[in-house]
Amino acid sequence: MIEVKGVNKSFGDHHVLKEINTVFEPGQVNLIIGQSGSGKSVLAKCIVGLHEVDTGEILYDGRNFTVMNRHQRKDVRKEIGMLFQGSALFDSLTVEENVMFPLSMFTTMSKAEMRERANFCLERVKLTNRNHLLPAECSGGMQKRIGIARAIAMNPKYLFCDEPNSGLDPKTSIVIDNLIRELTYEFNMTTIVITHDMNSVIEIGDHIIFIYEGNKWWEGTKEDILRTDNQEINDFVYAAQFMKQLKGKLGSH
Ligand SMILES: Nc1ncnc2c1ncn2[C@@H]1O[C@H](COP(=O)(O)OP(=O)(O)OP(=O)(O)O)[C@@H](O)[C@H]1O
Repeated sequence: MIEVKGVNKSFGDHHVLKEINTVFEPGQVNLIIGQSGSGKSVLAKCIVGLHEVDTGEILYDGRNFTVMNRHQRKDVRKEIGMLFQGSALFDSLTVEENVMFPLSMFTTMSKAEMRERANFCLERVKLTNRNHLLPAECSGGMQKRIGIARAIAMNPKYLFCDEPNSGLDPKTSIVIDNLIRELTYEFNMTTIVITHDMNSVIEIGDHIIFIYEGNKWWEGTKEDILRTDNQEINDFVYAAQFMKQLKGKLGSH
């Protein structure tokens, strides 16, 4: 569980995050949504400690991350898997070496143990017999799956995904969304996904927070979001034409 308590963050006189409070539960896919520039990335960076909060607290299963020293934070970071936008794989390392990378950095595993764990993770994301390819030889969807395999290599308690569907076609996006959801449930991870993808919102959003001008404007489930009459969230959600049609269908039942 990750608790965000009264978080404020400014850059100069620009007050970007305004008193954000929320709880991200384990075994749930938690989505952070909102317009461009609303503060989603700044919030995610505050949660993982890439930005310091001005006021407020971030708690990882009751551990107050905000007051930890570098050493203590490093221990928490080992429990966090990250899937970056664009996958951020190392071009010169093979698929297998990319997945082994965090293990070589943060564990004392032997090479054979690392290889075994990497293969487990690659199988789990349904990527077999691709170990010796370079990222450039893999499709965008495959690269995301490698990124996910690398993110779960350390058996994380917390998983952060930044725009996991960026650059993917709708069908591949669904595959990646389903994978994130399956892994979240299987390993009981606290998963946080930043997304603009409305299909993800209605498919995998167990818990959604909508950030509007730095405020947590709305919070609910994928079912709630189709029924809310909050104006700002409707303007955001129904900018996607297919969502309007979906709401129309719900309304006619
Ligand atoms: N390091 C920084 N220094 C100063 N201002 C920043 C910094 N990082 C973000 N901001 C500002 O904070 C605001 C929120 O930015 P943020 O990146 O969180 O938006 P976002 O909701 O993630 O947008 P997008 O969907 O486009 O990625 C923006 O006005 C941005 O210019």
